[in-house]
Amino acid sequence: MGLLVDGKWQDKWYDTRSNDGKFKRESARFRNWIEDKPQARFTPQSGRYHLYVSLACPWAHRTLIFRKLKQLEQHIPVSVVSPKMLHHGWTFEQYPEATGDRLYGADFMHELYTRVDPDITSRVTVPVLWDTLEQTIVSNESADIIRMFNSAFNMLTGDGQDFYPVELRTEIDTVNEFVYHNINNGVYKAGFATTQEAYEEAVTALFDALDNVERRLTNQRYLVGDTLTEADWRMFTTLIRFDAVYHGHFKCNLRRIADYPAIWGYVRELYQYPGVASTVNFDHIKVHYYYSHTMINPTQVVPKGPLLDLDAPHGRESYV
Ligand SMILES: N[C@@H](CCC(=O)N[C@@H](CS)C(=O)NCC(=O)O)C(=O)O
Repeated sequence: MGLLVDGKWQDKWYDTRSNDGKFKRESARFRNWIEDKPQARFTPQSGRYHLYVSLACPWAHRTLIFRKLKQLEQHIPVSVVSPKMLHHGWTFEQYPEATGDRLYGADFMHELYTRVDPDITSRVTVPVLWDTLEQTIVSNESADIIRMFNSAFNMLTGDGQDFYPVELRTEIDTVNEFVYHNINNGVYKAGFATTQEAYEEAVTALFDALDNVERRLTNQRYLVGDTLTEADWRMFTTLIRFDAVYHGHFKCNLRRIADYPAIWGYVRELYQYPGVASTVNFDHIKVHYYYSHTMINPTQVVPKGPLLDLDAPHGRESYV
């Protein structure tokens, strides 16, 4: 784990000391947009873009789900990093289901960032949506990438499914905000906290939010009524990891997701949604967290469990 400072890789962990033991996520550095407009800098073209992901990362996982659901696989190839992220950050070292850097054969993800700017100062995160034409990063913000995948390539793919419909945007944005702070980032705030107070504050907010979501999903099928939207996919990638890594490794252990009847059925429904199970890789997920965060788990031993039956009937059809 580390970051680039003036183009040089520095191996250091997140600084929580200057922030009362609290983990603070930095904003993404590249926020360009692919638009289906003739004068746009980045236009939707088959084969022009390349997606860099980790199968372990919940933010990257969102982009893989949208790439799958929006029929973009043949248009946007993908490179998968190794789940083991130690002194060099994300690497392309060999590992089952990792692909190496399929564009440049780089050893380290940070080489992509210095290719954009040799003097860059930045964290080196995944996902990265890369433009092969300008050889630059279009975006390293998953929330933006899934919006682009949702609509910018529709003319190319003929896929008009819309996970961010105009009439639901205000409600989706409100739910996203709540889920982001308390759940998506909430698990990290609990797991990376370095004081008791910071941990307890995060874990309390997290489980209050999960209780709230449980009530919501007891009364309706999805987060925003009866329509499956991006809000659901954004929350899903955190929930699918929860019992396997956040419950143990990040000490988010007041309850398991499997203890919430509505949420657990909902997670199984989304997991069973056509194409989605193939984007979930529990080996990468568990190895990444337990092996890479050595200040949390110095032995790097990866637990065998939990045993989860994600293929069990979810029973959520009755909500329609
Ligand atoms: N805002 C980004 C966050 C991405 C992110 O933090 N990814 C993690 C992996 S789960 C990462 O690459 N961390 C490396 C680091 O922070 O140095 C997004 O949603 O795309």
